Amino acid sequence: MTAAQTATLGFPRIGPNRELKKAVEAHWAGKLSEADMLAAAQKVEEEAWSLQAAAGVDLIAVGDFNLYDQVLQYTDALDLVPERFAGVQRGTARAFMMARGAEGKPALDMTKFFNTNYHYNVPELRVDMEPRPAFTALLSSIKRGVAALGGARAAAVILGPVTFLHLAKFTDGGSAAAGRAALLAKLVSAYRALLRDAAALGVAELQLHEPALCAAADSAELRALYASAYPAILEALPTSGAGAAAVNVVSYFDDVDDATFAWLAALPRVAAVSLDFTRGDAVGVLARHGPLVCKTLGAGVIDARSPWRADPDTILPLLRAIRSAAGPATPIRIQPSANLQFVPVDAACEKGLHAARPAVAGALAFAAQKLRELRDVAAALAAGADGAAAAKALEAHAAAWTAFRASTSGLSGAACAAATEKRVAALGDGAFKRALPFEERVKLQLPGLPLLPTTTIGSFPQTPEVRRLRNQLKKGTIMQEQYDRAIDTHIAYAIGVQDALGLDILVHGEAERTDMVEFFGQQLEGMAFTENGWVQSYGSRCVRPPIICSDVSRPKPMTIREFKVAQSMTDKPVKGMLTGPITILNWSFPRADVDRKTQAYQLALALREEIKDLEDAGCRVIQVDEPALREGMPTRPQQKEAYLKWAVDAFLLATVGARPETQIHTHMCYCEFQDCLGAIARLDADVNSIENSRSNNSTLESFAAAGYKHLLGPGTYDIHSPVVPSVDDVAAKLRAFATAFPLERIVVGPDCGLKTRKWHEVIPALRNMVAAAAALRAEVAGTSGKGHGAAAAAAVRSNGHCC
Ligand code: MET
Ligand SMILES: [Zn+2]
Repeated sequence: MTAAQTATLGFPRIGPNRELKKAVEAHWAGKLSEADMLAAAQKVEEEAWSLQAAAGVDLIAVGDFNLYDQVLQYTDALDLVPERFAGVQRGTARAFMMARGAEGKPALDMTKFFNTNYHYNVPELRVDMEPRPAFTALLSSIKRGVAALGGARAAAVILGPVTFLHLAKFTDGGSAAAGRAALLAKLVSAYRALLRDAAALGVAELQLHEPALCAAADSAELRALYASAYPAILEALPTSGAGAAAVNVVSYFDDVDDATFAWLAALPRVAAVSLDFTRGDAVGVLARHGPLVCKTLGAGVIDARSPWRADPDTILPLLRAIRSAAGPATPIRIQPSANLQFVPVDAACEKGLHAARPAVAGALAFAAQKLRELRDVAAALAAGADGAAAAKALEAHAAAWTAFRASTSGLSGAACAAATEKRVAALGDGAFKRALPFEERVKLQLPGLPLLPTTTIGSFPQTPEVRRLRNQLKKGTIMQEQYDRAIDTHIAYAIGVQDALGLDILVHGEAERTDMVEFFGQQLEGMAFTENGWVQSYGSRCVRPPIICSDVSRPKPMTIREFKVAQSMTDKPVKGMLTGPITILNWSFPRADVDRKTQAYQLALALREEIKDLEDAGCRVIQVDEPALREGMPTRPQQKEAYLKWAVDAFLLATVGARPETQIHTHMCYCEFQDCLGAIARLDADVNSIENSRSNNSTLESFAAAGYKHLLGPGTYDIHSPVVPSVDDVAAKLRAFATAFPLERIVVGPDCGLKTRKWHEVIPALRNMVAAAAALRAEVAGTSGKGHGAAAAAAVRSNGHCC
């Protein structure tokens, strides 16, 4: 049997050495012309095509490339831009302006793309907008792709209209559902033209990327949008002759529900339906539906979000199950589960890891390696995914996994999970529950704190000097001892500032941490780091996630030294500052051979030990940050519940060993809280400091409506802005909070950490925040007749713009 066809759905666009980032940032800095930046970008794009062609991929994605963000590219090309950018000529400069903002023109919001760690720019739409499509850059990229690869090998990636609207927000005050329906009707002709134009360039396939299909199960609205738009968009596409490209509708990040799959399978003019087989239960969906009639199944079996090689022990049974569910007649095409933009470019560059941990490095497959895997897996499928020939196709993978397993505990995933469960069971009743309920323990915590206690979220400005120190330590030009002493002076400065400003709960400032996950990863056993394993986080910003590669444990304390230094300098309580288990897990690449819950529990057990050590060192308040809790949430409801169950349990496992008198804080930011309030309550954190500045009072209102009983620290000002909030600004926020939530359960702080700000912004901002809290206390005392509060408040208000 000939090998199955292979295809890609997109390739990392940052370049093997972050060439795109460098070109774009040089352009922003005025050091590279737009033409030169575009030339650099096209070179990256063309090299990605060559790499895919050389790896023997049959159908190669084109049109997936862009300079900043794929959603932003459509916002600009459709000309669906907010009023403040309407006067600016469309194109690259306007797209950058929408992403980054300009004087008097705030940037578009940015948020996570589904449950990934990639951030897109949120389209800001109004129901009365009229799309004026001009897909010049996209079509020219597709045209160059066809020239480079030949039309027969080019598949044009198109962001589907329903997903585009699903990712947008509506700012006209009307119902978002009505807005989506109205705009979709207007987008039909824009998409008809786009598909026709792209097909006319000679591509073999049009890939309509619709990850929102996975959310259709829970949304009659989404189902209606799909049903109304797709037949209309596709009907005009030529079915034969020039410009008759095949259509592949692509879903990813989860499975789709049965009805949605049946709808896709019956959709006229669609030649292929692509499913993600790495998450959810797409095999079950397929088995219930039966063979696809006259359509190809795009089988996303190579996990586009995992840095690991395909493991024959998993992939061969999966291929057999797909073949049996799809029936012998359905053509199966081997694909990555999504665009490969979520993994780094090339594992072959990791020379250091290859030398230090060959078995770990040998089991990695970044985007470049996954291209070869497509071919190997296709060969294994052609061999029936069973027997000697299939094993032969994947023999290099099997050898890599054997070596990898030998480098870890050697336990199977199930045995590893059982061993971790055993450690949890040994903790008995106290594994997931604090010794006293919240209402009782809160009375024992931090006696003497005033009403509306003030604090910050953890980090203070990362100055050039701090960065220089880190570089010096890395290069070996200073020793650890010198480094620690220098860090101590930064801690001393941070403590001195906070004491002088009159904050109530202090932080040490995190000067010793480059990144809140990397810092812990480097100290934990079981995590590996890459030199060049960058993935795009947003725009030109790339991150290098650690890779969990074996059982996680804590060889020694991680944060105690800095805590002690800080606490020795003040009588005020200093927060111990930890990154939570879910955030470490979600911002790392998890290992592929053990389930995520087990990895979260192992991280939690390590943090539990750290909390014990912090308490023994005299720490009375410990913050365990979980900004990534929400983003790991799957799209489908059952999977959502299962995830939230173990994720919250992992947080509990980490924190509940704390003494009743230790106040446990958590912090969350830049995500939707509304759809996981139950889980947030179950964290049982004594205080939850949440980012809030963009939501008016709605975050607080939803916590109140959900009966949230713990203390809440809604952010009082936006830390992304260099603007210093006035006393009045913060006091007004606090007064508004008081209308939605009991004042005596509010803790006052900024939205998030202050590492990206400058000291000259932070000091006045915090001074005003502290003054606003004092003003409110005075107002409360005044209204309850306990003092001269109103006068004091007025005095502060009149001084409101002092800084
Ligand atoms: C993204 S959340 C950041 C929390 C961390 N403690 C900080 O202040 O930077
Ligand atoms: Zn934050």
